[in-house]
Amino acid sequence: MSLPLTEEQRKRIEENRQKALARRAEKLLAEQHQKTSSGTTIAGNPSQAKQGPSQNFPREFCKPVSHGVIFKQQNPSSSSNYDQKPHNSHSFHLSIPEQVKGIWKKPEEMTTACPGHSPPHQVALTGISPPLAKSPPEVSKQQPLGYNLGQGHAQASIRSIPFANPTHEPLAKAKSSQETPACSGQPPRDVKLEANRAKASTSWQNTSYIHSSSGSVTPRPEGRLQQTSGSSLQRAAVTQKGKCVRNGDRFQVLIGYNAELLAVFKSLPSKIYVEAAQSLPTVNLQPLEWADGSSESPSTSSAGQTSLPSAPSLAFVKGRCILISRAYFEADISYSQDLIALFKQMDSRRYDVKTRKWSFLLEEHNKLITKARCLPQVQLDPLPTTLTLAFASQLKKTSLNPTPDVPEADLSEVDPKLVSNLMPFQRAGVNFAIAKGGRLLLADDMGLGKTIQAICIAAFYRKEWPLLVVVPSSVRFTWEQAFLRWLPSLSPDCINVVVTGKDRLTAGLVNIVSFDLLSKLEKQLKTPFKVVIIDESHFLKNSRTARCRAAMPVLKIAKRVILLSGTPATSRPAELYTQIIAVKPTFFPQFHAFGLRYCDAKRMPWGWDYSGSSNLGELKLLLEEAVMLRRLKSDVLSQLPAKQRKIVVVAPGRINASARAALDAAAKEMTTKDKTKQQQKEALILFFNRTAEAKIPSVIEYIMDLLESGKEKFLVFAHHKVVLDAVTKELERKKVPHIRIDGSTSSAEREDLCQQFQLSQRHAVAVLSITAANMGLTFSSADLVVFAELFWNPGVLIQAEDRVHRIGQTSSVGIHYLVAKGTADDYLWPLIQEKIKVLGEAGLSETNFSEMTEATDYLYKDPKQQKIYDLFQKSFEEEGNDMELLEAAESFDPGSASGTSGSSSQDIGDTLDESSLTACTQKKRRFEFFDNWDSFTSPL
Ligand SMILES: Nc1ncnc2c1ncn2[C@@H]1O[C@H](COP(=O)(O)OP(=O)(O)OP(=O)(O)O)[C@@H](O)[C@H]1O
Repeated sequence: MSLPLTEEQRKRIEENRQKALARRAEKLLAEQHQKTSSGTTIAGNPSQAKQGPSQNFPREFCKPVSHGVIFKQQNPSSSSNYDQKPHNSHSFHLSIPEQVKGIWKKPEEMTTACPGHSPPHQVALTGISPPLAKSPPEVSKQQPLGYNLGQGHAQASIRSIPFANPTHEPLAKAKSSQETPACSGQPPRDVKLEANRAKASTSWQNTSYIHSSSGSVTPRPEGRLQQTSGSSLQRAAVTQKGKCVRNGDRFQVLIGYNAELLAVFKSLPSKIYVEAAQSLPTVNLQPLEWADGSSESPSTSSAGQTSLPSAPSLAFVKGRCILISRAYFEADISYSQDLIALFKQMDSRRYDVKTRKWSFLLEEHNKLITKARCLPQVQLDPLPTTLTLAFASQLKKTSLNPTPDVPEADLSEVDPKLVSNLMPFQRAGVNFAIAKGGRLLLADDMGLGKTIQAICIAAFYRKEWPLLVVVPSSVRFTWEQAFLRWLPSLSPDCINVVVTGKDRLTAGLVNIVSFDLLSKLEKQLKTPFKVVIIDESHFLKNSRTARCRAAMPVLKIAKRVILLSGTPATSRPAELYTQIIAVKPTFFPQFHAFGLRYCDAKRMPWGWDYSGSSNLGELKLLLEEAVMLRRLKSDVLSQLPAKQRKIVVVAPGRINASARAALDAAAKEMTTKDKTKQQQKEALILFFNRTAEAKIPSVIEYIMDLLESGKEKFLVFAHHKVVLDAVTKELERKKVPHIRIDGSTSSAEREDLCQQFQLSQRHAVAVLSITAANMGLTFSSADLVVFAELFWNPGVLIQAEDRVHRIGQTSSVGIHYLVAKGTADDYLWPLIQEKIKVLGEAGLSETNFSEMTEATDYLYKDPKQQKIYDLFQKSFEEEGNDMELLEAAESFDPGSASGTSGSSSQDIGDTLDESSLTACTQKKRRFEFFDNWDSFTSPL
């Protein structure tokens, strides 16, 4: 057993070994030099490459291998790992700090090469660099030994893997790492030596891979890296050519094996090594080409940058572009030095000190993205395709206009009555729709006249009719009235209101159908409708509903799609998706993409959750640019009347057979000959009462539609107890917060309930008796009043309207009168109209009810109808009759045979005001008040 070597002995042996190596290398160099002088080029010659290396180099370096060798990636901060031996004895360990364009990658992001992945005849180098702050690249200050070392290759490919710098290297320190001798052209002279040093170092990277196969030797005539141009002749003879090519987020150096180059690689950050490599006389390395064809890195070419490499970026950065206005987009990405340098090349760059974000004009979007793709450590996602489609013109040449220019549409073919009545903002809406090819979501606030605009847009495309109008069933007849009102050129026969599942969907030029009936009748749709209006289009927000499933295919085929909704989404962006694709089927073909961007989509154990919201500013911009037009009341208040009245013709189909029979019987009574005046009056009261009963289902349907449409707070006025009860009961059933004030509500309670309603932040409905709550109360937190029933005295109606239209009201107020055909409303409405007209003429009312109903055919051709009207008129104008009628109506009991007894009658109680008058006196007083108003309405 031999004694272990002493330290001194070991040192000597090593020195001798080094000397022998040096001598051998010199010898080789001389031989090689001879060969090159005689005109032989070795580099890149595979046949020669096969011959050489194993004979010419020290064993540990030159053993040819035919497969790749992998060194496992190790923890950069662990020095102990550094000594880990290669898996393959034919390989050698290189320490190559890798810094790709100054950007460092996290260790966990690094890939581990596999033997099988390295193609033969290539060298794959991979390295990890620790934080620069701790370990500036070491570079030998020794002179090069003057020989090349390595196993020759026909071609070698060096693959660099980006590294992490988890400690976020400060700029100064990073720079110091660049101020090494290597930077100034002093690369290491001996690969082995360097490798040994690296081995001993604890501060350098710990992993590198090299794979070699058959080798060729590329000797160099002179060992100094600082070869000057004076040696160009020599250089031409022996220079190895190579180039840098991009490979994903790394770049490769394609070049024949060159030991000096390897030494450079292992000693320098990557960006520097390209420069240092170029200073090697034996190397001609083309730097990486950029997208614009330049070979200069964006990070160094920007103004004020020197050729020195920039400070390293700190990590792989990933981000995306987000639209922030019609003209600008923002780069939402973390810090990267190279990216900042790239940003600075953009002419339109803006930096927001508060948000620390860069933004650019849209016209520079494509340029920025193309260039950013060349930054290996950066992933900057472009704007989604949908946005680039929507803003295509802005991407070409950005206009700073906050809204798109909309040309004036030629409406000469549309009924002049309609066109001349359009308010300026409504005309702008029509222009917008036509500029969008008749496909839009008109999302104007409630009461801004979406109906008139939709009819005008549809009329512009009249040549493409038949027209389909899909609406909530409670407003089918209101739409019919609107068509008749605004398009006098349209014959009433051309309008087909689909009432039952047996009706034809295509019978008219204008076909009006409810959502629910559409889903039943869709099979009838042999020929597609080219023009479609969808009222309250948020009814389509859930793609799983039958309504949506029926409507979407119709909309997909239609050429013009006019969606109307004052509340397109009530709670989350996901609700907008179906409406967006109804207008623009090419936008976000997959909901998931929409969900990821705008619904803050999150993966949950049960699937994806799309109930959130994200990027709402961008979504708004997208909608406004390409899909939606929305004006709020406050935007156009100056163009609006203080009150917007609307007559809602409720569906006759909703009146059931028994209610219809009761109504008809009552009408018959009124017109039967030989009836006393009193009997006629009783018949009239019965008719009035039966009307209330018959309207209940329609009233409830309308209120529920309003709630579904997102109307938040409104008042419902009714007169009969049966109606008030039915509405309240339904609200309770649907758990809608509500208050009720009727004749039985005490004065104190009235105030409390009123306050409760005023302060409520949630949905709330105030169910109010026309006669008990028409004065002394303020409900200005609502801006919508629904009259479930008509009342013969317009003064009472106006008083009731003014519960919302009063001081404190900042908005234009919507008033909806629900009117049922074939009921007492047929007579009451003209009566009210007539009275109001007189009031207006006397300058006592700015109200113009007649405007709303001029399309309603109340010319009673039937003598019976005329008789009833006369009876109504007489009854309500005669002194004292009002009182009698009111009492009779209030005591209506639908259950009783006569309908006039009082079991379920409305209890008027002491609710009129604060006084403690008797019920009778109160009634009298109210009538006095009405009479005062009525005095103005009597014929002058
Ligand atoms: N230019 C106009 N001239 C006369 N009346 C108008 C005009 N624009 C709207 N109106 C009237 O204003 C009322 C409200 O209009 P419309 O019902 O179309 O509003 P909307 O936007 O559809 O409201 P909602 O969202 O509540 O349905 C209607 O009575 C309508 O006739």
